[in-house]
Amino acid sequence: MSAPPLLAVEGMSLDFRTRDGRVKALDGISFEVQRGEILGIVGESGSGKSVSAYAIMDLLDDNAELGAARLDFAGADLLAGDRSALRGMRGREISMIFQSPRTALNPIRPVGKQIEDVLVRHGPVPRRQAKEKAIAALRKVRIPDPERRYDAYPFELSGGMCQRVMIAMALACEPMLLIADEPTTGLDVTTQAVILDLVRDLVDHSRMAAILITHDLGLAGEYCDRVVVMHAGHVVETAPVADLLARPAHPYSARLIAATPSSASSVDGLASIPGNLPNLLRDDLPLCRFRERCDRAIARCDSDPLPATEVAPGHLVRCWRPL
Ligand SMILES: Nc1ncnc2c1ncn2[C@@H]1O[C@H](COP(=O)(O)OP(=O)(O)OP(=O)(O)O)[C@@H](O)[C@H]1O
Repeated sequence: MSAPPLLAVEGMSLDFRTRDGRVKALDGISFEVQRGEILGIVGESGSGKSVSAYAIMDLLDDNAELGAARLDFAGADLLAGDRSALRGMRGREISMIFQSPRTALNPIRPVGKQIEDVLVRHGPVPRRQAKEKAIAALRKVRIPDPERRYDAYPFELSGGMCQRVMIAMALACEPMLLIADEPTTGLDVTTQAVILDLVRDLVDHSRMAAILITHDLGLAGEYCDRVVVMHAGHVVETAPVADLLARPAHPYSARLIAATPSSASSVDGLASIPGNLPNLLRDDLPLCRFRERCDRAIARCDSDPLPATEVAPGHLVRCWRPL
């Protein structure tokens, strides 16, 4: 028997009510995060990666309508019970880091104090012990000379240092799950490697698991254990990363891989995948949202709900005609 997952998302759907109609941003997505792993979520811009994370964090805009068969975290049912208590639990146990760390940090407060604020807000840490813990958090993310950097303002630090401060803040309360949404966008390749090596190291040597949201399949290949491929609000494939890269089963995944010639490239603005994501405002969205871009489609794709087929252990694909 395998251990229960840390996070289980099952049949999650999300619509946004807008003036133009309903945006069907997620449609019955399912995935799990196991303890001790980094799960990659990859896909083009607009595929629903970020809103999936916001749904887990309960950070959706007011125009959102969320439904799910199951949303469990660390044994707690996030769909049932007291919403504010669950929010508190999520705030402590799930941390999220975003791109553009500079804009996420308060520009007029020293970074060390900002870490202290998080510690005092979420943990049972008295103010007088918070400084020591904040410096320890800076040291943990390998910021050189943390005692001095504690007093620095964000503008005095490089982008990479700011992202490390964000990670220090995210990790200060020792969350069980770190969600990193494009955490290295805009950083140079060396800094990117430092940040992601750090996340990998923390996952390998503490109780924390992570979700890495990225456009960059090369990056996912390097740092993730398993990958979820999203297309237009569907999870089309889930697999151990090496298996996905060697034997993609969904035609979309295969195109993503073919369009990612080296680990340095990203799937951002993919010119080589013909067609666009379908307009998620449409009322007559096809059963398979990749249908109009697919050269393997058969009549059944238009008539029958997509099956979920296990093509290898832990390797699932939602397609009537996988590769
Ligand atoms: N508040 C909102 N109101 C209406 N539509 C929204 C809202 N937030 C997100 N969406 C839509 O939901 C879909 C999924 O967006 P999401 O940001 O999750 O994509 P993504 O895969 O993370 O892309 P990116 O990599 O560009 O961030 C998009 O079509 C987006 O326009």
